[in-house]
Amino acid sequence: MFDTIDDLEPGQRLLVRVDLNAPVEDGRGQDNRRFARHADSIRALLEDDHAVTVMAHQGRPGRDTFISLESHAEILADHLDRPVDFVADTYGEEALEAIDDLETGDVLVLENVRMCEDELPEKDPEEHADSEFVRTLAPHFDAYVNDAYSAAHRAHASLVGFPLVMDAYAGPVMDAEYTANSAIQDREFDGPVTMVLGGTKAEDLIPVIEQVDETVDRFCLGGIVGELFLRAAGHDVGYDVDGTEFFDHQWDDHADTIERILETYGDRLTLATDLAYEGDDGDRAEVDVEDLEKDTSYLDVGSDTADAYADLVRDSEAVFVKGALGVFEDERFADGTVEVLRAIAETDCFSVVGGGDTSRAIKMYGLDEADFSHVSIAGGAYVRALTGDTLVGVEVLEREA
Ligand SMILES: Nc1ncnc2c1ncn2[C@@H]1O[C@H](COP(=O)(O)OP(=O)(O)OP(=O)(O)O)[C@@H](O)[C@H]1O
Ligand SMILES: O=C(O)[C@H](O)COP(=O)(O)O
Repeated sequence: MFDTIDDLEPGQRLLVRVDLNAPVEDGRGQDNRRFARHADSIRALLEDDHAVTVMAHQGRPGRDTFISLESHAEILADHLDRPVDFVADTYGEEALEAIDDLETGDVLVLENVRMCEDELPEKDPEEHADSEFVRTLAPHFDAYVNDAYSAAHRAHASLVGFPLVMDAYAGPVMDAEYTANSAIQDREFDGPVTMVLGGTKAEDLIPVIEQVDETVDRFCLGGIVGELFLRAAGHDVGYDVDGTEFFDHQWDDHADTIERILETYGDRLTLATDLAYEGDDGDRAEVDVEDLEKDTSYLDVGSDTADAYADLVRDSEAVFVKGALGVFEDERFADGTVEVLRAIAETDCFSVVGGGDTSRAIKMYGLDEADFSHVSIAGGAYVRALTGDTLVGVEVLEREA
């Protein structure tokens, strides 16, 4: 296990890696659950009289979302209800001066760390630790805190380089996410364990089904992923319609694996028995899977399926959710996702809900986050944790502890 911020002496100068990677609109970062969670961590550090320098990334070079963190610093200031400084530099003179000027209780956000050449190549921690970026910045701090669980699957300098040359600690978000998301490997559950898999990314979820086969008793499938499995089971669904680009390429790449999984784990996979679509009058309509039509867009699981999945959830000791069962952003097609989430909230099973989009459904439909054991702010890192893969950023913290 790693050291946490409870192991830190008060009053230190800290370099704190968080994950504020956010949707971008009109060139500005948009508030999301990540800001609130990391603001809680920073508040806890300020209460212990630390001076906090925040390091984070936004987007990837070449994409529209690759922007400065200036707007992120403003959002963070709103959450913290105190001034947060921003410097448009990461380890040059300007940044070092701003860092050295920090006093107890101050918060400074450095520029998007992916704007540094040394950050991005996936490399060994040892190589990153020897980069100019890490060697220049590290001596200006007493310790390093990694709170960026949702980026911990990336072997980037800001995540794996610093722990080798500094005292390193896990932040509260890192600690909570790691404990909850690894529960599937570490915890012994007495009763049935159910995994609800949906959303759009079949290629991410296929390895999950294969690798947690020892621990999970049943999988409830929906969303695009569920439709691809229905196609493999011989139903007329899972084809791109009206220019969508969800199905055909995933089918071309993964049909053999999906068919094999269906054959191997068939008795544990629950597929939809009915689906919902937009009827001629614009309302939600439903159809039995035996009567599906290839050229219809199906946008949710049907009510019989939602009821059956909710019953399975109520009978579970633990439930892990990744991906939505339908297009819940449209109220007409939210029933499957919301009925399952409501069933989880009403029972006292151990529950983790993950995926950036999927977890938004909780707030959108008036459910209380406190009724879930854990709501993850991670996407890719959550999936990896479910499959039992180690996260390199966590591994380095553990090794150096
Ligand atoms: N039948 C469907 N047709 C089209 N979109 C669907 C369908 N079912 C679910 N979705 C979409 O799936 C999305 C959620 O799944 P997605 O795989 O994008 O991510 P996620 O689980 O939120 O996580 P991540 O953080 O990895 O992106 C929702 O926005 C929902 O609209
Ligand atoms: O948003 C995320 O999932 C993390 O911040 C990682 O971002 P990345 O996929 O661009 O590395």
